[in-house]
Amino acid sequence: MKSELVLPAPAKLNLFLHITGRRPDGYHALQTLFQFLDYGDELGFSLQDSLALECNLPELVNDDNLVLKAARLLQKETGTKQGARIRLNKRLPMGGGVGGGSSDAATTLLGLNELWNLQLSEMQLAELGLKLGADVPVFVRGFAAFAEGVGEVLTPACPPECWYLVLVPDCHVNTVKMYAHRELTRDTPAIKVCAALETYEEQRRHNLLHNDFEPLVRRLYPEVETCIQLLDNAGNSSIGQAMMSGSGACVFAPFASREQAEAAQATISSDTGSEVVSFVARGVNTSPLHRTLQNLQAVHQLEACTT
Ligand SMILES: C[C@](O)(CO)[C@H](O)COP(=O)(O)OP(=O)(O)OC[C@H]1O[C@@H](n2ccc(N)nc2=O)[C@H](O)[C@@H]1O
Ligand SMILES: Nc1ncnc2c1ncn2[C@@H]1O[C@H](COP(=O)(O)OP(=O)(O)OP(=O)(O)O)[C@@H](O)[C@H]1O
Repeated sequence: MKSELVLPAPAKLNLFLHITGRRPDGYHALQTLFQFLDYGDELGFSLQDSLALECNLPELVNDDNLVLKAARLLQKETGTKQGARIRLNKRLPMGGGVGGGSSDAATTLLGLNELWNLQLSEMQLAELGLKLGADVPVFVRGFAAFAEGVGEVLTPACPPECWYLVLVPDCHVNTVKMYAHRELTRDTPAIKVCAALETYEEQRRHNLLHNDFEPLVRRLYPEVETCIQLLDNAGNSSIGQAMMSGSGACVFAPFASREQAEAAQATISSDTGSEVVSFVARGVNTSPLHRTLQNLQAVHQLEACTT
């Protein structure tokens, strides 16, 4: 049995998201704060001659899957003839605003870089990642960050690593459609990075953070509006406002402890007859992907020393 490299593909939250303009190429200029969650998909990589994807959701096995796109891009850029069997265990909601597809792509870039011994740097992989999607670079770099540009200009950040209750509204929000929507706010004034990071906690305490997609998505998708209200009503121990992540649909509220987040989750479950899908996860400033890769490297070094 060939050995498999098993790696996490964590979710992200946008702790705030400002759209500050529209570029000539149609993409939008953003200012956003990314933090990872210790919850996400899982991928397994093993060597074989050709490239093949397996997934617990068979409908995701197609040429548009970002995992296959990332693997092909890496083959093309490096000229490697190696293949891989890639196993994707999908747990993150799709069209959820928590970056599932982008995270899968980043984990594929880093995983195959290891498996195929390509020795590309993280910067090179982040540049490749940007060709796959604006959210991919932050997952490749693996540190919580204030992001500008289209989301790829990253300044490391350390927002508090609190616990989040994330609700998954029963709807898919299409990112492309939301960016193209006539009524989207695109003129939020740009802020200075240091000011944004220094005032983040205070702004959160005073419910001053915002996501420019949120008013539009709440209006268009009643499921999202309902979930925000559920969080607002159940989250009196929350340490900040209920907000939406990315272009939706997921909404979240921060808590000081896992117990408090789980208590709010239980209240919502009993109020709604367990109809609303949700999960509790910790916000982390180093990606679980990078922690796993560092641990693997430490094990390899130890093995090299003892043989
Ligand atoms: C909403 C966020 O998740 C916030 O982090 C991201 O901005 C979306 O990132 P993503 O899903 O990786 O987006 P991509 O796959 O690169 O782009 C999908 C489409 O969204 C629009 N798009 C995306 C990012 C951006 N800064 N401006 C845009 O206008 C473009 O129409 C693009 O064709
Ligand atoms: N590996 C993948 N996992 C999930 N979706 C994928 C994947 N590859 C391609 N897709 C396509 O991308 C679309 C958006 O998926 P994704 O889960 O990344 O959305 P999202 O969470 O809204 O992302 P973002 O926060 O970046 O907007 C899906 O509807 C699906 O068609």
